Amino acid sequence: MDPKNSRFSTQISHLALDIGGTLIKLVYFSPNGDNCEDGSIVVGNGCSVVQGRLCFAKFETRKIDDCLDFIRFNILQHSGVQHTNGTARDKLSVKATGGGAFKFADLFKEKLGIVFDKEDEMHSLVCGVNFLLKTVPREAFTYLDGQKEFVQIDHNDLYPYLLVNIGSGVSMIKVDGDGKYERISGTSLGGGTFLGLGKLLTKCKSFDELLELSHQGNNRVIDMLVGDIYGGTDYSKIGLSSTAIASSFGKAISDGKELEDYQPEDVARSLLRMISNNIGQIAYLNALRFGLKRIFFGGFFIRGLEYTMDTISVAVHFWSRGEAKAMFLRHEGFLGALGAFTSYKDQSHSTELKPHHHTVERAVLKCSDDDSFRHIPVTANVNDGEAIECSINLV
Ligand SMILES: Nc1ncnc2c1ncn2[C@@H]1O[C@H](COP(=O)(O)OP(=O)(O)O)[C@@H](O)[C@H]1O
Ligand SMILES: CC(C)(COP(=O)(O)O)[C@@H](O)C(=O)NCCC(=O)O
Repeated sequence: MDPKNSRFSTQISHLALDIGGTLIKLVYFSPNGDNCEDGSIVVGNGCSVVQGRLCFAKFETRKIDDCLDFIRFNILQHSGVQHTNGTARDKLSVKATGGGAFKFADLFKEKLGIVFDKEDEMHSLVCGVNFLLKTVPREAFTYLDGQKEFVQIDHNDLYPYLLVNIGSGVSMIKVDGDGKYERISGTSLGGGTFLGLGKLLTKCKSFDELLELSHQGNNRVIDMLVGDIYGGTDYSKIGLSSTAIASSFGKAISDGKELEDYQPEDVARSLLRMISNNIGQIAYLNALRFGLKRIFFGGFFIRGLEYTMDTISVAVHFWSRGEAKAMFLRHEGFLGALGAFTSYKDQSHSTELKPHHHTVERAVLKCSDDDSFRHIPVTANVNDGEAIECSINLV
């Protein structure tokens, strides 16, 4: 079998999806050079090693048609697996995870001729994090007091750790090794709660708008502080400073104001603080339950936002008295999709992901600029993850 011809014919081994409650995440392999001709090396055992990079894109789940168009025009057509009338030559199998892998299976089959090869969501999240921590340098970092510090990962001392994935809801997973994990907790107060309540309370239309608002807000306008209750002083006997939040949104009880009387930016700020703080605290309590010192936070809720990371870090630091550490990931939102992508390697006649070149940090936007991605008829949010240089083995 000529690997160049068979490369993408029956399995789109260069694409994986994670379809969540709010967002669809795509990870796809983009070969270097024009249509792989330059980037591909055929090695002795009949494998071909293709140099390229992993690219990332996301779409709102409610706008799933944009995602279908993106795959149709930028991945299927480009890979030569689709007729010009839009139908696929063969049945195509693609790795997919998240609830939408079940919910939208029929839609993808009908519209794109793609059959989902489903991967478990928790399993994919864990595979994704382990892949990142083991192969991508400067992936994990701490964020405290405005300081971002990359964490050196010791491969021999990685486990156990707690993974807290903040998507629409929140899952907390104790990870003990490759494929060794247990979902120990979760909370329904997650990113979906922030966005849902935020839309209702501020009339914002999008997550980005809500975040932008929250930048300008002051949570103390609405949150009831310890000092508000204690006449401006700390409650030092139990370790609470006067500026600590005693009750999120508590001032609204007695302010005598209606929602319209508050500035939407203050509401957004309080909301962001409340959700982040609560997740940080629940994460700490679960870390304490199992004696875990390292907590990695992922999911698209974080979005690399300093205020969110700082709030979570402070919560973990405060409650653990500095014993536990909150860590964040550069590819935070793509853990499940990356995990699903790496699962191709578990099969014969598929790809083996072999990252070999980790230092290049090209903005993923680049992917749409180069020769191999000339035609982008639909807008995708492709600037949220940095591309990862790698090679894949195609057997
Ligand atoms: N562009 C965006 N649109 C909507 N939500 C976003 C966006 N960016 C970040 N978010 C936040 O991320 C959450 C979804 O995170 P994600 O990890 O993708 O979870 P899910 O798999 O449930 O979709 C949303 O609920 C929201 O809080
Ligand atoms: C059901 C889910 C695993 C789905 O994942 P998501 O799309 O939110 O990333 C997640 O929303 C969750 O863990 N919710 C919290 C449920 C709970 O433990 O109360």
